[in-house]
Amino acid sequence: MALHLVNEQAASREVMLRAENVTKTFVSNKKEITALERVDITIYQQEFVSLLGPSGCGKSTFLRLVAGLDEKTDGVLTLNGSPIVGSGRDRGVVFQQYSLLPWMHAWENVAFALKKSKGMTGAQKKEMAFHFLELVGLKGFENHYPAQMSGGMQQRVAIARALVYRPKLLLMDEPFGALDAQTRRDMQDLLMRIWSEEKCGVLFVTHDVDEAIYLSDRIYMMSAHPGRVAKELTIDMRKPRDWNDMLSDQFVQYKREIVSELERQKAIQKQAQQAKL
Ligand SMILES: Nc1ncnc2c1ncn2[C@@H]1O[C@H](COP(=O)(O)OP(=O)(O)OP(=O)(O)O)[C@@H](O)[C@H]1O
Repeated sequence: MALHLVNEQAASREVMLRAENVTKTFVSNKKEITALERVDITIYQQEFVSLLGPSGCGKSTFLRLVAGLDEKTDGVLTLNGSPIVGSGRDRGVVFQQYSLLPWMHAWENVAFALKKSKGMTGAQKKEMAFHFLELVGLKGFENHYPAQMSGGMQQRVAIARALVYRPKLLLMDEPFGALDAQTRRDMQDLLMRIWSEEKCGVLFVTHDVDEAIYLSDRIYMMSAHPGRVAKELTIDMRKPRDWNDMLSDQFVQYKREIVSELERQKAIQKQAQQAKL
């Protein structure tokens, strides 16, 4: 069984996202909180990378820096060689809360993301919205309002909205966290299919160990307070994967390795808390 700490396959590929020594400090009530400390993360072209770690380890903070919704305090953060400054159409973002506009039909919510596409006519935007709704399995629901759709369907609309301008990197912050177990599984398979068709990179934040192994090419495990990369793991299993793979010895071995790292971090955190008392 191969458990690699370095992704040999990826090492020969082109870098898409590079984070080097990235630090993020927030100031809250005159106190400094270091959410991320000297974080190094790389995503190669068309790679699916997950961030996994305990609550408060800075996963969302990192994703927001990459999305350009927040600014790093220190370090280097580049996308395809250019520094990340603000949000841009090379990145699509999906959060746990779908945040659709309730007064718009599904297709209008998707087409709304194209509002700044000056070269496109209204009819072309509508056509693109319909295309991406079909891609996420919502053909026939284009004229539904969000309130007429289930949580899973609304999240599909949010994914279509993030994809409609064909971003190179899809950023997903616990996108399936609010869904029931069966819908979550369906969405994971949908995401696998979309990822292989759209050929974009994905940065995926999750708490769920099985989800991270099932979907990822590589996983960065983070430790909390301050958030640092604790371990990097390559998931050396063929894709597309199916649910039988979760029962394989290889999958269970990855899970064992990740859970033992999480336990190790918990123990470190406990020790640090006791030392403060
Ligand atoms: N705007 C902010 N102001 C002050 N502190 C913040 C802010 N955003 C995040 N933090 C702090 O930074 C740390 C990392 O938060 P972050 O939300 O990135 O963690 P996370 O790993 O995504 O957590 P969770 O898994 O619970 O969503 C936490 O200590 C949090 O309180």
